[in-house]
Amino acid sequence: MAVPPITVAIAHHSGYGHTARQAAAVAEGADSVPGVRADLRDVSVLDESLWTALGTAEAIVFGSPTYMGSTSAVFQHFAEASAPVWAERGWQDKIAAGFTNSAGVNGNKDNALLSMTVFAAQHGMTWVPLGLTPGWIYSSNGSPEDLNRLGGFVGAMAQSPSDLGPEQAPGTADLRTARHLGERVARAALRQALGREAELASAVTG
Ligand SMILES: Cc1cc2nc3c(=O)[nH]c(=O)nc-3n(C[C@H](O)[C@H](O)[C@H](O)COP(=O)(O)O)c2cc1C
Repeated sequence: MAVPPITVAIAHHSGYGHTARQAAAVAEGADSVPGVRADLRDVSVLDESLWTALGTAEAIVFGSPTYMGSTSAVFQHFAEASAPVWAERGWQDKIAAGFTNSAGVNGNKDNALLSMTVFAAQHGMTWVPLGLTPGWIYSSNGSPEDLNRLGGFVGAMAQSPSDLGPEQAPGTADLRTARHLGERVARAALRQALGREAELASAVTG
């Protein structure tokens, strides 16, 4: 069964470019799945083109730096600006996922990801978690190059030491983890689109 190419939108904010690198890795992962196109969107620009892109996407991956233990004010401004979409149930049943980057190894990244899950749930979206077991430190033979080295479950985590610019951080393990999330979301989005086609076809024939 064929479906038209579907889109995974990556709706993100990045103050200084580190989270933007993570977003690009998510996009690369989504683009690697045949039949799926990634659409990188900066949520600091709240224009018609953004809302149209998010409205037509099969999946939206939310991304924000962790600032003061939660999503950035710019991301939260975007979340609040989505209220008209919320009222129309415009994102109902879309696939959702999330990623965050911060300077601390912990830095309260989990809280930023959890606030994204609540945001997605408010919109009636279906959350796709990272789907990886924890890397590094979790076992005595772990390596900092392990996929999911920061051990997130809810979404993809990355760490950018505060003295490194975005050309140097986040590091390769965190970017590969972000890429994994993009690919996983793209596959889930494809399955959802195919399932909907099958459901429609069985309603017509049945
Ligand atoms: C206002 C502000 C608040 C921050 N709060 C946190 C925090 O709570 N936890 C943390 O680990 N890092 C924190 N940081 C560091 C950023 O998360 C880190 O520099 C990150 O790489 C920035 O990503 P960006 O370049 O995409 O903006 C904060 C930075 C700023 C500017």
